[in-house]
Amino acid sequence: MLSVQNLSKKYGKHLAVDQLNFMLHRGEVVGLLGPNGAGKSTLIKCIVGLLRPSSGEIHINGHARGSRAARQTSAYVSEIPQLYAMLSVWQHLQFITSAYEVEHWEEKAEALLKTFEIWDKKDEFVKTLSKGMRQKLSLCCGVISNAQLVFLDEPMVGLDPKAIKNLKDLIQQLKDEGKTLFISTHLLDPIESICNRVIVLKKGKIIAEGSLEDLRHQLGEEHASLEEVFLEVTADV
Ligand SMILES: Nc1ncnc2c1ncn2[C@@H]1O[C@H](COP(=O)(O)OP(=O)(O)OP(=O)(O)O)[C@@H](O)[C@H]1O
Repeated sequence: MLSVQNLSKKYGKHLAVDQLNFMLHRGEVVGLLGPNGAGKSTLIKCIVGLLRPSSGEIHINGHARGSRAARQTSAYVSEIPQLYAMLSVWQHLQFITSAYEVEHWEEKAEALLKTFEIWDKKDEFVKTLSKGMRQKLSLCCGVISNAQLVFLDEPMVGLDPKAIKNLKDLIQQLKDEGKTLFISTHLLDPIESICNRVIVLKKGKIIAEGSLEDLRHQLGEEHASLEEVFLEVTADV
């Protein structure tokens, strides 16, 4: 579903993403982990076409990054909600479904807004929404697109505990539907049981990759939590 080959991204002289190679297979949920500044957002922005890589190749379902086909196949929920001040909550969903050519979306839109408890805000403009509500709308926009590959960059930031639980259920539902998800997050508990695999970045490089079982095995700690594995693989030696 996604192929990343020899991907590097420099900001001036700073190498934020350093020669990355990995694939995501159809139906996989993969967690992208790493300390602050590891390069997670840069990587995702390169994949979705918001940043131009310095070198390397990216293909989404066989289509070159940035192409119309690649864009139609993927949805991106950014770490800071990118919303339109002059559109209401409902108009956002109308706009996204029209861009992705999704038909009969209204029922799903209503269910999503109710799940995230912003149904009563459906006719409100973005400026009247709280930070968490904006994040919820941003997630609804990502999911309503029906894209096969969904990138979530720190999707849990700003959400209340119930919304985190609802998001976790939604991710599980998308996984059951066969969607592929790539989720950057610092909150490891909610994704521990859902992710098939994690990729751990540090200083722009992949320093660990595999299922939680694989990583536990590599560390010789059969009962370690994802958080314990993360702390151990990212520790400075
Ligand atoms: N626009 C930019 N210009 C220059 N350097 C940047 C820019 N954006 C990010 N960087 C640098 O690139 C590196 C990777 O940043 P990035 O935002 O991708 O990390 P991250 O893993 O998403 O971090 P966080 O977990 O804190 O969100 C950091 O060293 C950061 O300072």
